[in-house]
Amino acid sequence: MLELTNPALLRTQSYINGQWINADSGATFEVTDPATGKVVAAVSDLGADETRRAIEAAAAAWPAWRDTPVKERAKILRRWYDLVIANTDDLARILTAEQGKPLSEAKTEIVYSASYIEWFSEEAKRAYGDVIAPPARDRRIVVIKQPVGVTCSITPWNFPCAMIARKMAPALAAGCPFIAKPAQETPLSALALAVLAEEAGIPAGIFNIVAGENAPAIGAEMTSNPLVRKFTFTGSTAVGKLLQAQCAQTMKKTSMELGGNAPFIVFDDAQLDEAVKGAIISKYRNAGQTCVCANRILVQEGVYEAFASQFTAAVKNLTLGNGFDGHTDLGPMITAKAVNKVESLVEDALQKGAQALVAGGPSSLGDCFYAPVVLGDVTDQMNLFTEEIFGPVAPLYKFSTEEEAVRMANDSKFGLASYFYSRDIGRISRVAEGLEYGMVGINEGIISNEMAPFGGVKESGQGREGSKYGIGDYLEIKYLCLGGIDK
Ligand SMILES: NC(=O)c1ccc[n+]([C@@H]2O[C@H](COP(=O)([O-])OP(=O)(O)OC[C@H]3O[C@@H](n4cnc5c(N)ncnc54)[C@H](O)[C@@H]3O)[C@@H](O)[C@H]2O)c1
Ligand SMILES: O=C[C@H](O)CS(=O)(=O)O
Repeated sequence: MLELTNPALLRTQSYINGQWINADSGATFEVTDPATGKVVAAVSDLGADETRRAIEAAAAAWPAWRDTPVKERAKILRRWYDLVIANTDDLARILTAEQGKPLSEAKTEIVYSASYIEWFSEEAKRAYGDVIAPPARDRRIVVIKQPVGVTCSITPWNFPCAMIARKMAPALAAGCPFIAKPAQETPLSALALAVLAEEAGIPAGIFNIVAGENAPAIGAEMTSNPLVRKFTFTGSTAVGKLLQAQCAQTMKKTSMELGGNAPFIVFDDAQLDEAVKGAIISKYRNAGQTCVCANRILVQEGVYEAFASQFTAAVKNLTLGNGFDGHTDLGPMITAKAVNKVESLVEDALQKGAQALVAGGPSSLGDCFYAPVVLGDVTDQMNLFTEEIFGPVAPLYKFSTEEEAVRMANDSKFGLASYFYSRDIGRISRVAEGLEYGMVGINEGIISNEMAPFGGVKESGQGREGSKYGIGDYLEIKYLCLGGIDK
């Protein structure tokens, strides 16, 4: 049994309309610890009917929340932030138990999640409108912003707390009721957030969690129900496209945070030790299971050998293990299926001529463990050049010129995060402007924070989360034309 200071945080029922409920069918599904394969909890397995009731409850609760003064909404969100921070250790333990990441990374995720609640508790008061210069003597133009309405979200397992927080915080701040379906692999973190939402005083029906294994059935209800005005998704590009199409039937407002294929470019004028540090953290955070991980490490030929030597030495020092073990740098991957997918990409690269600089691979620690791999002499003919690896595998590519690096970096259908290391101001300006990505880390390998606009271009999605831009996805712009002013 998971040891918690506040055991009330570990919930197995879903939270709808201020009530903790079982599935209509009484069915449950198991949440397992990827490090040990042991069952952490048996969670109520809700479906489309319960989802519809959650949407109806949210719609009924919406007017009161919409009409709640923004300062009151802000205070409630701030209380929620304080409660999340106060329960960081327990929330991190729940997260590591269901997702596997090292406890230190889980604590960082909890604080990162809370930062979005804090940020949007403040942004709630800044949904400004406009007064526009009159086009004629007899009229005035006013623009106001209003909450878009009932919002549904579906999120992935790799950041089970942060991906929901990045959506529900702006939604509630804007005055929208929110229904979330967490990933079936990691529902416990979302349910724990609901415990604290209830304690913070978020009204019944305004924040709802629907946990269930039948994602397509829950998603079909969310994307088709006409009461839902906004749908926000974080996950793979393939599923994002499917859900976006489903939303089109009722013209829902959508936000899509999808897959990535981040280039990490090291120019010959880079500070090499800084570039190595940045590449390690960008590549191996969450065992390489983040949408912004370095997916292709492009190194200019003049520093390739030096970088490869320092980078592989650092990788060999990484410790693979159970996330609860304080010495662990890399926890398990989420499933054995994920391990097999990564292994197939490595095998393809080796068959096509890549060299294993750090062998790594499947580990005797367990079915979900994969020791870090570094591949040299990788080319764009190998599958891992175009596919999102989503695992602890670092492919090194050699390039000659700045133009070649930018061309290689942009040769992808994705456009989420990108990184490069250079100390030359002219190069920094040219490359930053030339990269076709929503986010560019310059001499930095970790760039996500609540104050910056997170999001991508091309098939990495639409919309931005966090920053002063984030609340806009949950607001509608209304134009008021005041006539008869001259009478
Ligand atoms: N851009 C971002 O901010 C971001 C953040 C995290 C993860 N991701 C991406 O997510 C992917 C990894 O996460 P994943 O494997 O959980 O992705 P996934 O798309 O398989 O699943 C994401 C969510 O969608 C649900 N889902 C799956 N099929 C569905 C369907 N037919 N109808 C409704 N819901 C469905 C899942 O249950 C889960 O909750 C990677 O591609 C990663 O890049 C992107
Ligand atoms: O995996 C996707 C997350 O958005 C990564 S981050 O924690 O926001 O950088």
